[in-house]
Amino acid sequence: MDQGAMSLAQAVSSSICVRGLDAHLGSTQVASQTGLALPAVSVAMRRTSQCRNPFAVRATVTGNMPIESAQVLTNNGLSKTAASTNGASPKSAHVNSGSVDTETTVSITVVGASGDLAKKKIFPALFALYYEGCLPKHFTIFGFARSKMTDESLREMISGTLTCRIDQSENCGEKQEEFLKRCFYHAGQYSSEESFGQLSDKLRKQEGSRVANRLFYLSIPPNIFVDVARSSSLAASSANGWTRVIVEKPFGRDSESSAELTRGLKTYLKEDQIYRIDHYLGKELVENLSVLRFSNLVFEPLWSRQYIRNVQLIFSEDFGTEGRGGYFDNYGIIRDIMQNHLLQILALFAMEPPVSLDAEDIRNEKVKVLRSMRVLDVDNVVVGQYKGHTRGGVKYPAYLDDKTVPKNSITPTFAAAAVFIDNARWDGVPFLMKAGKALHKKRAEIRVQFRHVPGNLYKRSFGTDLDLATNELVIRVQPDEAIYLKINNKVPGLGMRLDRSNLNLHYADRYDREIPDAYERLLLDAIEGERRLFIRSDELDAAWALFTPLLNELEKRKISPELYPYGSRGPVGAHYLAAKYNVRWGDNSSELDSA
Ligand SMILES: NC(=O)C1=CN([C@@H]2O[C@H](COP(=O)(O)OP(=O)(O)OC[C@H]3O[C@@H](n4cnc5c(N)ncnc54)[C@H](OP(=O)(O)O)[C@@H]3O)[C@@H](O)[C@H]2O)C=CC1
Ligand SMILES: O=C1O[C@H](COP(=O)(O)O)[C@@H](O)[C@H](O)[C@H]1O
Repeated sequence: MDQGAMSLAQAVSSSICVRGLDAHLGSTQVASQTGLALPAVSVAMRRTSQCRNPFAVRATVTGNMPIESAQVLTNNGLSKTAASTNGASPKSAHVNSGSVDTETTVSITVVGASGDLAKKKIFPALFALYYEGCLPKHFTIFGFARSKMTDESLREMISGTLTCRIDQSENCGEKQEEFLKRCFYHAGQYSSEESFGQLSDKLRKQEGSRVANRLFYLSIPPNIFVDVARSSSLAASSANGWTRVIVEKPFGRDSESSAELTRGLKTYLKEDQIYRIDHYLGKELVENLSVLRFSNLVFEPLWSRQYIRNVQLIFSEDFGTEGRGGYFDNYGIIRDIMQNHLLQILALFAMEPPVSLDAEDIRNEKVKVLRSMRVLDVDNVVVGQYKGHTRGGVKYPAYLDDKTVPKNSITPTFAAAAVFIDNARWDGVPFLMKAGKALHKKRAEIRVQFRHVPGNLYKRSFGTDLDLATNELVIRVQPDEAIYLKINNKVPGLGMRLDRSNLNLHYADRYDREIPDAYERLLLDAIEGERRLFIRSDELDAAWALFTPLLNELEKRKISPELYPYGSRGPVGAHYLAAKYNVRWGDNSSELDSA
């Protein structure tokens, strides 16, 4: 791929924060990481977006300052000192001159722009970033797909999907108009270099003489990922800036197909150009997991087998595969949710403290967790499939009623698994995962059940069920984000009665800002070259190595899923599985969880 050299200025083509100041770095003289000079930040600052730092101040560059005195921070305080050409490993950059504001541009091409994900998530997220002032000053958005559309019809399609945050709807219509003017469309074939060459010409027209950074978002079915990587890299790579490619899941169906996909992508792209997205990593409360652990004294000392009895990772949706049965049947819930979203959360939850918040340090720790895990065993897994159900006169369909699903499909729409991390911190602690569609509630949460208090003086007040008195930390990822800790408390009064209460950080009460969608965070990260929340290829290999034997076994033995009614709590087998490890699923319990 034709990649031009990258300057620090280009790397920070979108704003990055310099010690809490959101700086537009311009011309200059940064030469290496040590002893290098960063451009000085002038006092001519203006208030800027709240995309990374609510108190950020945008600065103009006017001179030099030593790097030590200009620690560069990106989102959430990650230190970032420089960036490289393509994937922008922040450690290996050199610096050019020129003002970022005026001389660089970012072109974002949504490949598969006519599709569901593009409409539902990607364009709305790009608009939200634009609205918040998080996109660079010069940017262009292109839709690319086979469908015949004009710029106008793309704009019309997108306009129906754009919304403003409830708390920030000022000038919304105006902003939408401005945004739409910067959206264009090119119809072409995914495997055609000619089509991408034509796209490149159109991009160049928008980019002008600026340093042109290009981001391609592959929002297309996986069977054409490599075709698009090939044609876009050969015919539409940036000549003088970075080129990055966001790849949507699924990253294969098993170890072998995943390795093949990786090989295919790496024929045309370097690893640091590939951004494998797992949108759960972009969710606010998943992002907060590390903050909770590593910036509070009270949790980390308890974060081990010594105090934690079990950990539960729960995903449920209150709707079926509606509309996506064709895709889903080829994958099933284990590949759709467990092998990626839940496993990624588990890795973040269980990792050792990383050396720093640098992407590679964090991903090194995550991969260690994955490699310390025991390969999943079919005896520790329960699979289910939803069946039709009538409630209150309403008929809910079975999975097999979906016209895109083969009539005799045994694809699981529900799975529960007990997994183990065989390392010093987690030896013997069951991590229970549960994921299902068409269940009674939509939710995603992490539950940490602590051990019973030894020699508890108040034991008698709890009756025989000690589980009820066990502390539980719940991180509710969605909906209605919250972190709460169940504690035992004395009921006020002269007697000595205990009950359970929640210490509750309920986001809607605590913060008056709408929580950004995961895709906003991830798109911004990809633009900024921040790779922390994207999956590295060794992580992916380790994840598939854990699940592939199980998936093969389920298929080989044609294990029939246990049927559960649409809208129920899922198969009873999940309870037996938990009971085998002396665990009760926390999401079936008390009124405290409806908080
Ligand atoms: N939708 C969702 O909620 C989620 C989707 N994903 C992943 O994101 C990617 C995109 O998803 P989604 O938008 O739902 O996908 P779509 O099925 O809607 O496909 C996107 C576009 O790709 C083109 N396309 C579809 N099928 C083919 C085909 N067989 N050959 C060539 N082109 C085809 C179509 O555009 P045209 O015909 O105009 O070329 C279509 O509009 C997929 O990898 C999916 O797994 C991940 C998480 C959630
Ligand atoms: O990746 C996927 O995620 C969605 C659920 O995402 P959420 O952000 O709405 O919780 C799921 O419906 C889909 O099957 C899966 O492919």
